[in-house]
Amino acid sequence: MSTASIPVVTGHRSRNRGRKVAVIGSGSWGTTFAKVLCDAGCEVTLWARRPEVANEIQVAKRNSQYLPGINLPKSLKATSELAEALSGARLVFLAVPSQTLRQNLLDIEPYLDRRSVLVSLVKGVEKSTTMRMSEVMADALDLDPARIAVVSGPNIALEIAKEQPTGAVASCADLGVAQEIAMAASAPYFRTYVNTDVVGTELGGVLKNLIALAIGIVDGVGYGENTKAAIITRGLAEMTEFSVVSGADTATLSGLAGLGDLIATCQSPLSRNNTAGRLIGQGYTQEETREQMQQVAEGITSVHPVLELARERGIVMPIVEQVQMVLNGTMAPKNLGPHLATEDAVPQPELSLAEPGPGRWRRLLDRLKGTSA
Ligand SMILES: NC(=O)c1ccc[n+]([C@@H]2O[C@H](COP(=O)([O-])OP(=O)(O)OC[C@H]3O[C@@H](n4cnc5c(N)ncnc54)[C@H](O)[C@@H]3O)[C@@H](O)[C@H]2O)c1
Ligand SMILES: O=P(O)(O)OC[C@H](O)CO
Repeated sequence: MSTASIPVVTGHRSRNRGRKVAVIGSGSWGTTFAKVLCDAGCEVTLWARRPEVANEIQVAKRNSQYLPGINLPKSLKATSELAEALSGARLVFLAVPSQTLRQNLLDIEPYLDRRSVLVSLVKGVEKSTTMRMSEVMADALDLDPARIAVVSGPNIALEIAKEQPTGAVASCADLGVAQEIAMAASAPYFRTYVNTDVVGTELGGVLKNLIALAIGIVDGVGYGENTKAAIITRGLAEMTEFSVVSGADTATLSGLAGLGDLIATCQSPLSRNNTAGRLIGQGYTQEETREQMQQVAEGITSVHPVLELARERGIVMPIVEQVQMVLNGTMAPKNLGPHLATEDAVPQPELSLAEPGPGRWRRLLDRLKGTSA
């Protein structure tokens, strides 16, 4: 096949010329996302908590702890001073662990421009409050919804740092703001779409981590592709039900931020959630697994708050419940899946995503609102 017909996407750099952005957090995703923004033509300053990390990025254009072997763009600036990172930045991307976000927000508040937009790249929920990151942002800084956004998708950092092509979704209640973010975050190897479904985009990223833990666990046990396919498929149904009852659009969960991210995270040995699950499936305890992991595996922290919300909202999540039992040590990893939790007195319909809309979701929403007969 001739390659002559493949369109080459150009123009990213010129349309972002002079656009100042900040990235807060210089772990694997913050550093990779800063590279995407640089390659899109933005003027990027990356904030690192540790001065030695900021110094290595600024001087050597490397982040050897989180992205070994990756050369970062010459144009990327790095600092450990928040004031310097945030100066003149209209878009502020947040790539810190979910459990530290609230404190990080309070730390950056004095340096934020009144018109700046905060964009969460974080895929977890706050354990103490069960809030999503956009809710934490609104709660901590009392921001207008048009200043709160999310970017999420099948985004394994190391692959993107190697410029392997993928996509993501920028989501904000204000479509114009989502478009501004998507323009800033579109490089030749990274396409960013837009939507206004912040809840769905955010929950896709949170919930796929829980299903990836389940996949890791059964992988560690030694189960094969049938088991994993059943967990991924039923996992997507659990993700969709939870999200829609929480206010998301069904379609978002079938998109890059839902199914797309679920596939990437469940398939990739580079996924930290998948890896953490595999260690647990191999017999390591939760504590031992935490010790072995050098990086954030958000799913482990999200299991409990997500199940708390599910119970409040009347949603049954058999796979996520099994993950919690395995993490707690009350279920053997080999019993995760067999097969998919409940033995019904009467066999149940699969209730796949092919049954959307008024029927199933309407009933769930009515139940949530207490209006069902
Ligand atoms: N790595 C990926 O492929 C990827 C992709 C998409 C989204 N995410 C999400 O991005 C978020 C960050 O993940 P990551 O992969 O960069 O994690 P990481 O483990 O690679 O890095 C975590 C970073 O947070 C910093 N940190 C730790 N405590 C902090 C604190 N109190 N204040 C500020 N910074 C602190 C660490 O120094 C480090 O720079 C997570 O929610 C993750 O789910 C990650
Ligand atoms: O490494 P994980 O499991 O945190 O997943 C990384 C990204 O969220 C994949 O999109």
